[in-house]
Amino acid sequence: MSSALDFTDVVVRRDGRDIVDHVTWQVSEDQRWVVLGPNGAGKTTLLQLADTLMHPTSGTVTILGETLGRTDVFEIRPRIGFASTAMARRIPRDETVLNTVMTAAYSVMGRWNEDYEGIDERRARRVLADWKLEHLSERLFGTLSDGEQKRVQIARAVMTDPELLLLDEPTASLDLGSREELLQLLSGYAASPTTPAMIMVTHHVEEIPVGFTHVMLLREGGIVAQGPIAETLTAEALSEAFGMPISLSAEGGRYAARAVSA
Ligand SMILES: Nc1ncnc2c1ncn2[C@@H]1O[C@H](COP(=O)(O)OP(=O)(O)OP(=O)(O)O)[C@@H](O)[C@H]1O
Repeated sequence: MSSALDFTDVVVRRDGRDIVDHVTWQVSEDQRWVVLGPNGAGKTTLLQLADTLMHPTSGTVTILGETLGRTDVFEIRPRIGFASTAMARRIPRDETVLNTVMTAAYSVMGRWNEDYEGIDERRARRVLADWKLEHLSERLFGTLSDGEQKRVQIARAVMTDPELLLLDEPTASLDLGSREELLQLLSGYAASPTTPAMIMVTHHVEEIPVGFTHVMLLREGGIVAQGPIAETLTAEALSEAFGMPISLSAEGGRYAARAVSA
């Protein structure tokens, strides 16, 4: 199985501090990773490296076989899907859901005046159906609920058939029903053999979709633990990452954590 992502001794230094601290990490194309850690642990910075938006201060970042610094990032970027709140802010509020997803094929944020091939529209409608959005295809993006907007962001990110999919807190700020609905969709997507390597950042073990295979726990830019979820996600590792005693329970592939009272 070839590597989607290969980080070797990666450091990102800002203001004299290593916000990514000697990270060595490999993601193969059949793996679905969760990157977990407290605020400021460096999760988003790792995703920005993986999306070629940032170069490391030292170390080597290889994405889909191409090494940053030795390759044209504009060649790699179309091969990566990235859904985040920061990117969603750039989606025009008065764009229809269909166009928001369809325009991903052209890596532009608005419809402008291109002539779209029927094939793109057919693919966009299929992706909308996959993410339970077909009934909203003519609605304006700005009129959607948070949960619907998150699903549109992901649909847009998968529209281009990426070889690596990055999700920055896809279930943050969702109500219970919307969160559970999205987690189910993510589980279904993760289970398909045609799905690319996935990396999802979250703060909460409750937001790990069933079927995700690997976890990285981060604290202050450094790796506390990484590996297959079943053996790596432990109360000890969580306690170290979050800097407090935490108990962990697991049921049916889902996790729950809480602080241990003194
Ligand atoms: N350009 C920068 N200059 C200085 N510090 C930075 C810069 N970018 C990020 N940082 C710091 O690096 C640390 C890691 O930031 P990052 O956004 O990757 O964390 P995170 O784990 O995604 O946090 P959160 O969960 O709050 O989103 C934070 O302390 C942040 O303040």
